[in-house]
Amino acid sequence: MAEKKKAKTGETYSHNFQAEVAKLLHLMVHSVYSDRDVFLRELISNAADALDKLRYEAIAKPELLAGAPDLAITITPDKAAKTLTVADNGIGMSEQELIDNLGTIAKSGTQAFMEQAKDDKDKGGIHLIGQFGVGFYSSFMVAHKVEVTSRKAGTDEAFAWSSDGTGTFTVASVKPEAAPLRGTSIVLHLKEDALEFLEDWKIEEVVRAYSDHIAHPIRLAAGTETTRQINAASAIWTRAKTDITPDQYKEFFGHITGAYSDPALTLHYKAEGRNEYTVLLFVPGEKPFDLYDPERRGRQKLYVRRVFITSDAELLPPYLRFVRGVIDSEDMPLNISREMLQHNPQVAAIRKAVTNKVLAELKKCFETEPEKAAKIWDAFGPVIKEGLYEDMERRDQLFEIARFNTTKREGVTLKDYIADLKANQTAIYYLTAEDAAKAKASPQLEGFRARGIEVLLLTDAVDSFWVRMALGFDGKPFKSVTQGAADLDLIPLVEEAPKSDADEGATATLIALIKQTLGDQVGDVRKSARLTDSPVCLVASDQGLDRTLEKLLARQGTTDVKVTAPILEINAGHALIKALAETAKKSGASAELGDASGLLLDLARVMDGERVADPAKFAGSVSALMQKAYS
Ligand SMILES: Nc1ncnc2c1ncn2[C@@H]1O[C@H](COP(=O)(O)OP(=O)(O)OP(=O)(O)O)[C@@H](O)[C@H]1O
Repeated sequence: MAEKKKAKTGETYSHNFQAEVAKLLHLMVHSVYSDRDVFLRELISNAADALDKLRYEAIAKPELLAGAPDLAITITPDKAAKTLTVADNGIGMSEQELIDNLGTIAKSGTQAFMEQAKDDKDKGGIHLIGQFGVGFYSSFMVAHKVEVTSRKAGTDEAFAWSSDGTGTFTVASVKPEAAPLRGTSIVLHLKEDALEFLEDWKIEEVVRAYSDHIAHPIRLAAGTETTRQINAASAIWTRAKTDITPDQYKEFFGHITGAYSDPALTLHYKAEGRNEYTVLLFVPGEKPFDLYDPERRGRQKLYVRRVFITSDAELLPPYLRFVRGVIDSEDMPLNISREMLQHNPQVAAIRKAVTNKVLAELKKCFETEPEKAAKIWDAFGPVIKEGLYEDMERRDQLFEIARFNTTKREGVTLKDYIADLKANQTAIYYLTAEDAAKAKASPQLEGFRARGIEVLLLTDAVDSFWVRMALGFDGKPFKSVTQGAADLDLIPLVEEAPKSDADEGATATLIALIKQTLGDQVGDVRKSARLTDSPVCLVASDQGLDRTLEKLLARQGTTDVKVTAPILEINAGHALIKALAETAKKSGASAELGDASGLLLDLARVMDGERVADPAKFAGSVSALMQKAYS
């Protein structure tokens, strides 16, 4: 927890960095990354955020702007002192905020960042810095000491934070005359190998590359009196599409997401009519680290007439949370409070229209650019599929986008699937499993393969949920191949199978005996229509849950899920089953058949990737059998 001490004028308190922050700083201080320019982008980005926050607060309290209504970021290199200062006259930080924000409260994701940075030595993890929100600490890549002086807007107290990036930092109260009128000034005492950041050309190069679009002026101090603006300072989304180069879009995308890659899709348009607003949204080309972090859901920024309002307006549904960017409304009131946004009908109308637009753009891209589509689906498919149960209204739209791997092909749509239905096939068959290899090896698929029936292989956790709720597609219900009766008799085999010479009576006797032996370990024992090669398999009953979902919920500790006993299906045409059936017919119940029944059940479990019920007993039975075979 942050320490609650208050420094009086002239007093200095020392604080320990939180352990996670200290580790992160260690990484920064000892970094050998070549691409250190990013620190400046991060500091400018923080400064711009501070200006945005002030502008928003000043709508209700214009007096906050008193004395310096002109909002700007100023960069001052000082070659003699070997310092680089980045200052803003934004919202500023109180003493407690300095302590919390710059030292004692690690951002969610800090741990994840360090783990990934460790595993990602080649890229140095550097491209992750912005994404993980560890921006400020990147100063220590170039500085051996950092001093932050800040005065919160509307207060007359100012405080100075200082650290060399090892275990501790200090916070002291400073005399108002030694502090900026408002906002934050960050002084970096540069390391000897980072002195190039004192050169005007270097600073301009970095600003042009990463921060040109920042909507506030960025000024470079030349000498003590003069400054000159070094960025375009116009909100990129307000410019005509034809005036924006792909590099400029990429730079803005980098600012919004922290990524250094190209966006996969860029949507830039102006909506006119009842609501007027501009949209600049991106679908990233890579999966961000926090895609599944529930705290970081919607991340689209809402502006009203160029004034930043909030990132929490949920402008898109959670299943499109990977789409990042800006929506700038022309007609919403500027003084709308963040709380009011939730029930604002204009926000609801924008959400609806923009969601449809994003889905339409995805659909268009998926139809015309298969390679890009595969990449996007690979990164975000599991998230988009959440929409299949969260957004029933758009389920059909989502089904048009969704891509599936099947027993026959990769990346097919449901429309493709329907086009390949076999004669008399009335359902869309699927198999849920933990991964593709396990799915493909499932014995339950044999009868479907023998009939040339394509089966969707659903291997994302989310699949088990939507597939139960979706009613079907194009009038065909979804049906699990591991659940219920297989109903395959009406669908012809690809190759005519030799007529079964299984003794019906003997099989029935065997089934009755196995059922008796296994008792309530199984829900039923029956002859299988879905097996052709394997002797046995397990399936779920029609009423219960799919077996994969059942296992998934049990693993998650969902307590109200009752794991139901599975149904054991046997392949009457398999040599092993035929031999057992003969034995059953001749000698009825015997210890040998009892053992075999247990082994058959264990065999089916193993094929499903499960553990056997009693490993010692299983091992005993198998070795007894082997002994018999080899002696
Ligand atoms: N110039 C500044 N003015 C006011 N507050 C600042 C400034 N720089 C940093 N802060 C505060 O310190 C916090 C931590 O900054 P840091 O760069 O480490 O992460 P961040 O910018 O919040 O991360 P993210 O990129 O995820 O938003 C910021 O959220 C902000 O509250």
